[in-house]
Amino acid sequence: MSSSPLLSSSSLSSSLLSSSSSFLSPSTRTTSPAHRVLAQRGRADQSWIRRRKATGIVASFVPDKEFLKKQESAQADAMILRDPVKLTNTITKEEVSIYKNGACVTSYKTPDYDVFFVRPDAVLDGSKPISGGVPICFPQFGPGEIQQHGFARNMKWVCVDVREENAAGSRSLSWLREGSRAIYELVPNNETRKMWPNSFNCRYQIDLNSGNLNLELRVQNKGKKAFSFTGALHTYFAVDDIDKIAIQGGFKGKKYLDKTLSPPAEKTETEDELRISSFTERIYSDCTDDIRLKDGDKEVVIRSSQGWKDIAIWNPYGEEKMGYKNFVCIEHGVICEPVVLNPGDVWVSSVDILPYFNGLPAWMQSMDS
Ligand SMILES: O=P(O)(O)OC[C@H]1O[C@H](O)[C@H](O)[C@@H](O)[C@@H]1O
Repeated sequence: MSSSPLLSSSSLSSSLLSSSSSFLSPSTRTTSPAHRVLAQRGRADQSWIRRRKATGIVASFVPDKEFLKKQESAQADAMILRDPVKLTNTITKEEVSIYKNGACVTSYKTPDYDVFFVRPDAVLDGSKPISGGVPICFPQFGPGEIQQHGFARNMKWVCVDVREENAAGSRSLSWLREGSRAIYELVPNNETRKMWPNSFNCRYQIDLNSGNLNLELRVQNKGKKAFSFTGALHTYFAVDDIDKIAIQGGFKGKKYLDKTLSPPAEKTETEDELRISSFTERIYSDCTDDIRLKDGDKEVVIRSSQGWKDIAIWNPYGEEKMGYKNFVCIEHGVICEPVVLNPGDVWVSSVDILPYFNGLPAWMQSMDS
């Protein structure tokens, strides 16, 4: 993948083709239209899931009995997707949950604790964006011409591929690279066109590897005219006590917009380590260093490798109904300068989330128990 976050459409198509053929056995590929239709329905079949677990393959697919009965070719593994899709790593016991509403990753269990937080006032029934986990802000960050934070977090994305993790068993070093992957897509529909008349394709790839959750968001301009957008991964990190955390990450000397002031005012950060003791809403521009969220024995390293340029820090300090004491939003975004995409071009962003406990990958903590 080129270092620049913008890929030309030709190199994109080859990388898409190569990557999409590299996982999923044919029976569980959901690229065919029939499977895409199936992907909208979900029905857990416990016996099938038990059987699959017995083989060490823990999938996010369950068979659709009606579909199987109607099928001419008895595709034994005609699959449908649960919602939320769950990715698991049978070695590290980590688990990720992803809702098709907003392609929102609501949970990353390490497994002893959840790295992400879902607000107590969040709604998970699809009637509004999920206020927790990793809401995707696109094509607009914050308030503006269209709804707050754009429509992406408020749309039903389609899960177009899920790679089951490899069978458990191999204890060779290769299992450190074992993982699971889900890919969601969002394309224009009548609602998006009313708000934002551009032709686009959003592809969101969630990779759970050992001790590392990678979130890659690609935006391609599928139209005939250039368009610009802002956006972010509005990530809610769980903390034991907001008063006791520290956020490190090359902030000293960086300009930031303090949105708690009216009107918002630009300031220069004097500290390298941020602490939260009041309502906080800041947007740091040109902030691409690793971020370390330190919370007692726990630490999360958030590493942005391409695409994202700015960092938003938000905590509604004092808002009990939002559960302010137990989360901080550290949001990787393109906020201060919109991204301009010419026809066919692709913008790629990638962030790694690595949880640690007492200096070791957090999943190792549960190996003692
Ligand atoms: O998920 P919501 O209910 O939109 O809440 C999240 C939003 O709350 C307020 O509007 C803050 O100003 C935003 O910075 C924050 O992103």
